[in-house]
Amino acid sequence: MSLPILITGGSQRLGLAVAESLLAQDQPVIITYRRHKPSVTRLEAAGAIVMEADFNTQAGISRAIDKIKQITPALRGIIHNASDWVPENSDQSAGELMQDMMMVHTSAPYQLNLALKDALFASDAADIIHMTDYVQETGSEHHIAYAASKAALHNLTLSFARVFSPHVKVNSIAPSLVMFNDDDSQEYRQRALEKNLLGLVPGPQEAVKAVNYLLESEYVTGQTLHLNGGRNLK
Ligand SMILES: NC(=O)C1=CN([C@@H]2O[C@H](COP(=O)(O)OP(=O)(O)OC[C@H]3O[C@@H](n4cnc5c(N)ncnc54)[C@H](OP(=O)(O)O)[C@@H]3O)[C@@H](O)[C@H]2O)C=CC1
Ligand SMILES: Nc1nc2c(c(=O)[nH]1)N=C([C@H](O)[C@@H](O)CO)CN2
Repeated sequence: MSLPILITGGSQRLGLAVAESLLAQDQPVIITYRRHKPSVTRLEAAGAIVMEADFNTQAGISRAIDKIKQITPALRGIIHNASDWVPENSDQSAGELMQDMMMVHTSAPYQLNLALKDALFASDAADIIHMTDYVQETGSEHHIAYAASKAALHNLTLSFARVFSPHVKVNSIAPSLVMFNDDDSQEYRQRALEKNLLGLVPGPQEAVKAVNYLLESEYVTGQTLHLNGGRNLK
């Protein structure tokens, strides 16, 4: 029996697609969710281990670590996917927004990687994948705190690739508009399609293919897989 892969924020969209893909390959998964949904029930019925986790607070992060250690002593990998995409015009103060973004996108991955080091090292091959964002290198005009936290998450890739080598490969996947949100307007969608060279928004399977490539690789670590349709050249 293979060791499980932990996917944070696995109850919808890219995380859900990755979880479903791994289960279809008979790869055991543990997924965290913040709000229970029918997809969580479906994943559990398909054999996933599901656990509630909110990474916005230190208590929530500590509880999640304790729960994961109770579930398994060894891990094939961790995919840090949980994320909130919150703009500056939200109803939070600057301090609250930066705190929230850094907790879920940086502090939680940092603490889980350190706390689960032994579990990863117990596996013959192990991967950490940080789901970052195209804006890790460009910044963002309307999601400043979010972009900064994703840049910090990418920096964790560079540090942990060094510290956990050669036992664990550590990489970033940096999407840019891989999947629309249901409430995205037609105008937003049209404008977004014009932002990349290929003029498309591929959907969650693009992330699934990137994750599977990294898991199968023997020689890629400390890198970023950019999923952006050539947006950087537009
Ligand atoms: N979709 C895209 O085109 C892009 C995605 N990305 C990145 O790829 C990853 C997947 O994107 P996508 O599928 O759209 O992500 P979502 O916006 O759908 O969020 C994924 C999950 O994160 C969970 N989550 C949010 N905040 C917290 C928290 N504080 N604690 C625990 N869980 C939390 C949510 O749980 P719940 O629903 O239960 O609240 C949600 O199910 C993300 O890291 C994202 O930043 C980057 C660029 C583009
Ligand atoms: N947690 C999330 N992060 C991001 C999302 C999302 O839906 N959830 N979406 C984007 C946008 O698609 C952006 O890439 C468009 O330029 C960014 N991050």
